[in-house]
Amino acid sequence: MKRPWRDTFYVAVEGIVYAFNTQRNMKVHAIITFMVILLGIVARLSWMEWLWIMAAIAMVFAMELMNTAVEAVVDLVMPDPHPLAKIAKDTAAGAVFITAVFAVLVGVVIFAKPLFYIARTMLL
Ligand SMILES: Nc1ncnc2c1ncn2[C@@H]1O[C@H](COP(=O)(O)OP(=O)(O)OP(=O)(O)O)[C@@H](O)[C@H]1O
Repeated sequence: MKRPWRDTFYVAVEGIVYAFNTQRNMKVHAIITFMVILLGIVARLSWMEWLWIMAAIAMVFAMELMNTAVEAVVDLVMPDPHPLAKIAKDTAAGAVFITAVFAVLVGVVIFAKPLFYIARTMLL
């Protein structure tokens, strides 16, 4: 029997809440996201710039959730040290790292100019 759409939504939210409660990185991402949104409002970003920011934020959160899923599955099937368990966890962490670097690059490209103008206005 097909699960109601509402249940699919609830379990997805449950997964996100679990990751927030257990993964320190999720809290760090949330704080940075909040600051970036504030900065974006102050800097009056264009629609296109907001799209890049939202894409970067979504990628980081989605990949962190996938990393949490990989960790859970690995811990379930291989609680003891194993080289393949290490590879699975390390590569999943690498995927998160790549999205984080991408997000930082997007931030630098988009905010470099407005931050320069804001700093100049405050100093002059
Ligand atoms: N079963 C295992 N066998 C071999 N190495 C492991 C195993 N479990 C963890 N490791 C190693 O320890 C590292 C940290 O694993 P852990 O499960 O503690 O992730 P974590 O520190 O919770 O990650 P995160 O900070 O992203 O939540 C892994 O990247 C891996 O190198």
